[in-house]
Amino acid sequence: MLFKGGGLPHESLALQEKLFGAGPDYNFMTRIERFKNSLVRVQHFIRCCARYNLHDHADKKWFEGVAFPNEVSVLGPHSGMFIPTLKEQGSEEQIQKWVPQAEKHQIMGTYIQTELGHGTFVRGLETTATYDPKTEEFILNSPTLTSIKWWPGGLGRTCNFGIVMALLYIDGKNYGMHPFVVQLRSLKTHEPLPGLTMGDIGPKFGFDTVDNGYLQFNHFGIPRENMLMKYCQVLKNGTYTKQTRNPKFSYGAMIFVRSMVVYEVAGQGLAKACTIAIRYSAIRRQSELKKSRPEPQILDYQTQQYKLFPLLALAYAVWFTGVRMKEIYFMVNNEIKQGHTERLPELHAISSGLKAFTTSMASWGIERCRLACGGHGYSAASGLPKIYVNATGGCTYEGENTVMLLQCARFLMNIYGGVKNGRRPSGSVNYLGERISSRCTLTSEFTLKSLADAFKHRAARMIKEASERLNRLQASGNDPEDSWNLNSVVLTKAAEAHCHYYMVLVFESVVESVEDNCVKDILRQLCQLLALCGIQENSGDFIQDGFLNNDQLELVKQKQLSLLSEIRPNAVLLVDAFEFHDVQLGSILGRFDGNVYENLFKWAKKTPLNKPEDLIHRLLR
Ligand SMILES: CCCCC/C=C\C/C=C\C/C=C\C/C=C\C/C=C\C=C\C(=O)SCCNC(=O)CCNC(=O)[C@H](O)C(C)(C)COP(=O)(O)OP(=O)(O)OC[C@H]1O[C@@H](n2cnc3c(N)ncnc32)[C@H](O)[C@@H]1OP(=O)(O)O
Ligand SMILES: Cc1cc2nc3c(=O)[nH]c(=O)nc-3n(C[C@H](O)[C@H](O)[C@H](O)COP(=O)(O)OP(=O)(O)OC[C@H]3O[C@@H](n4cnc5c(N)ncnc54)[C@H](O)[C@@H]3O)c2cc1C
Repeated sequence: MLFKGGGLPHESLALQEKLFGAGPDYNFMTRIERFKNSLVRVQHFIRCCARYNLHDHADKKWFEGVAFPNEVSVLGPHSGMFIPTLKEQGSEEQIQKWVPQAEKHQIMGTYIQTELGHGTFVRGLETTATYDPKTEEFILNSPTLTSIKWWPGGLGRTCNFGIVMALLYIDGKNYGMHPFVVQLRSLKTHEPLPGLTMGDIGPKFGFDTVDNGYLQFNHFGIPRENMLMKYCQVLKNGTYTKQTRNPKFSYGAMIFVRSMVVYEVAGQGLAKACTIAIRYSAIRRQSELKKSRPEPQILDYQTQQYKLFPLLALAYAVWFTGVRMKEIYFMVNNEIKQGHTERLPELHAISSGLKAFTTSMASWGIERCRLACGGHGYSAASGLPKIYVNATGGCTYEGENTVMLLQCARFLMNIYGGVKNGRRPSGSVNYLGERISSRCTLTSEFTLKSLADAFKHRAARMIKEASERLNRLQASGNDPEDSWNLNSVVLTKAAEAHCHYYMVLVFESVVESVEDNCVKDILRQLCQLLALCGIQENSGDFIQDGFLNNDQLELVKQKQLSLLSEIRPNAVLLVDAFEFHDVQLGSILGRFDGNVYENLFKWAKKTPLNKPEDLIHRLLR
């Protein structure tokens, strides 16, 4: 209940739906079968939404977790990007026109931004939307090969609508990137409309259940009313008007998804991988600890604990951070709606930074969980490959992670520069205005406050150093852009240190808020382990300026090892507390009942390669 709160009833409803839990095994299907099977579940999900009156986003998410375990469906871009962009950037009339149809799934949309030649550099996108006052239409065009839209989820075969990001031209003048609602396919025949060349981009690392697509516009006209006009308008005669607004508002959909990815992708993915690896490590017995004694559970080996418990602590930390990130998003977004945009830069920075930091950590952590499961971890039956390919996509989509860290660093440099000029920072960066102790106060008690303070010191120092290095590069004759590039490795590390501190701080605050003393003690151990492993793995950052001394580092190592034994008795309970149903895990190794071997054998017997097949038989005969 620590995690799921009110979500359980909806999950139970979804689990009653036979179509979700049963059916062919994902691992035995071809890509086309996976895609078709997902579409069947999408349709059933839509029927369930109507039947159970599921309107609330959170309720649907619980349901989706069962309907589409460890995969993204075409509903992801529809409900995660198409609808939110309509709501956030459309005028009242536009919202009335499209949102109800989209929510009832009468139209299915996606978010069409990336092109063959550019994804990161949004200002470099080439698709044009040229206004023609005679026909009162925007003419969408792909002027080059590199301008072909590439990647949008659901574009290949499924969606009949999309929000297209294109450069607005009026009377030869470029007004920059704007969002346009575009009907892509006939609502009767589902064929692409004339003037559009579209299809699927082909097999990928993962995401088999999504038809990521391409789209080329050949002077394709759409009505004037289809530019999303909450913040900017093009009048019939071609006059361009805009409310006083931050031009980055049109990037709002990206901020939204980045904010959600921390919990939905990184937090969930790593928690599932830990559940599988820790449960399996309690079932698996191997080798001898003591002669002539039964083989121990592999979870009793200290090295196994050292692999898995820090990841367990990380899973809790990312989960809590993801929940906090969502809260911050909705809070700041409400402020923005009321005209208070002051916190937009901070929201952009923290969502970019945390999206990058947590998806990278989770991706690395899921792979470590797989390795910790030995040979069976390499089998698709472990469920880990599917979890990995889904989660690691999060390192790229919605902003490539290095680029996102640099966005976060840019904000940190701005804030630090401001502090130097006497401005007081607030929110997630308020510590940059504090006087920070130059000596570490860590003692063998390892209070959460002293651990968080160590991360605070590291982040503040690395931000200061990145800023000073930037200034030195400029002072020695480099222009600002070259200085930035020559400093960019240092900048990404400063951004990571900031996000790391933020995550430790969130975890600490959760522990402090828990009332049950027993739960609090266990969570405190996990939080300590998270922080101590962070110090150990980045020890150079903590000792570089003499903040942490060798004796303290030794204490850190000792405490880390003693925590492994302290956590061991609760390890399985701690993953059970995530309350993932077997259907959601999709793993034989991570089954709740622990009946691993019998089910691995049953599963192998079902693999299609064991079925009679003429060609294979002839080749082998
Ligand atoms: C309510 C119902 C909801 C239901 C669904 C809910 C949830 C969904 C949940 C989870 C999602 C789960 C899974 C997702 C599934 C699948 C993935 C599906 C879709 C994937 C989609 C995509 O990938 S869409 C394409 C995404 N593309 C990118 O992210 C591109 C990355 N590039 C950029 O964002 C920018 O180009 C840039 C930031 C790198 C650079 O921009 P640029 O204009 O060049 O800016 P500058 O660097 O020059 O900076 C100028 C100043 O602007 C600031 N800034 C930049 N971006 C923003 C922003 N977004 N907001 C605010 N401010 C911004 C920047 O900091 C600079 O500021 P200063 O001048 O003050 O320093
Ligand atoms: C699974 C998946 C789903 C997607 N879904 C959608 C979708 O629905 N809609 C959509 O529009 N797009 C979608 N995308 C596209 C995605 O948003 C882009 O791929 C992503 O933003 C990265 O851009 P890129 O491919 O241009 O990478 P690139 O920018 O080409 O990155 C390549 C390398 O260059 C580096 N690099 C680039 N710029 C800089 C810089 N300024 N400083 C330092 N290093 C830099 C990066 O760090 C990286 O190492 C999806 C992608 C994936 C993988």
